[in-house]
Amino acid sequence: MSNCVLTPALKKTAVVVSAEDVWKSYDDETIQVLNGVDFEARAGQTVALCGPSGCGKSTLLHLLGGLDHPTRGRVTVNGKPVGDGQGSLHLLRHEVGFVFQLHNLIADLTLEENCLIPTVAAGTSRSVALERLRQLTERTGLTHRLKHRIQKLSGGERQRTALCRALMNRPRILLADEPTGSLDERTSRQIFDLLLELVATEGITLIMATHDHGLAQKCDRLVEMRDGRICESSLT
Ligand SMILES: Nc1ncnc2c1ncn2[C@@H]1O[C@H](COP(=O)(O)OP(=O)(O)OP(=O)(O)O)[C@@H](O)[C@H]1O
Repeated sequence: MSNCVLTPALKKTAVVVSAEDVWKSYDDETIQVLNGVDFEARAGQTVALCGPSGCGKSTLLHLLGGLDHPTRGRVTVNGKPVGDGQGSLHLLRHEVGFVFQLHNLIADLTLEENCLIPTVAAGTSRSVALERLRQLTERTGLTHRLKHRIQKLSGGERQRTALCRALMNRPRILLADEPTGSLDERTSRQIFDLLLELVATEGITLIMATHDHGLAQKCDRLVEMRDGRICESSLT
């Protein structure tokens, strides 16, 4: 990685997620997407992944979160390799949260039901999960919407719901793929500021793909991708 200047404070903190010489292709290597990516993020850092459409940002996020596997190379979360096994699944359920551009919520279910889904998968008791949801909806201004179906919510409310859902299992890493990409500029800024506040309060590492350089500048680090490679990484 070029131009990556780490301050003493950042050097002290542990690497929580890394990709080592990661390659990814589809369709029997006819589509080559990632070409030897080396990347790491440290505890509590906020990292913006930028670069032109199709350069591989979402693909990299999916590999970091174990939603897909590299063709070659290694991804680790908290020093443990991300693979197919049960240990890996457990790690990802508890350590990683995702927020997607189009939120991926279930429209026919209520806000509460959507947010409880990951806690069921993680084996959290209902009372603990409901208390966590109460705290998160209070902080995101959604308390009055708990029993409402997603289809009744505005775009901004849906994105805030997606943020709550991603944080339900108290992940240490939050992967966000253009989390405010479908919103108007003002709502986008508001939700991004809320996201930054939540990750700072909980000491979460944020890795976010974005086309919005204004949002990227608010992160600790800006990583530029081009043609499936990282071409620059700098502190903002
Ligand atoms: N499952 C798949 N099968 C085949 N090709 C894929 C698959 N997933 C992604 N690609 C291709 O990989 C390339 C990189 O896609 P990716 O979504 O990672 O880019 P991106 O940088 O996130 O783009 P954008 O900014 O437009 O969201 C694209 O050419 C895309 O068509």
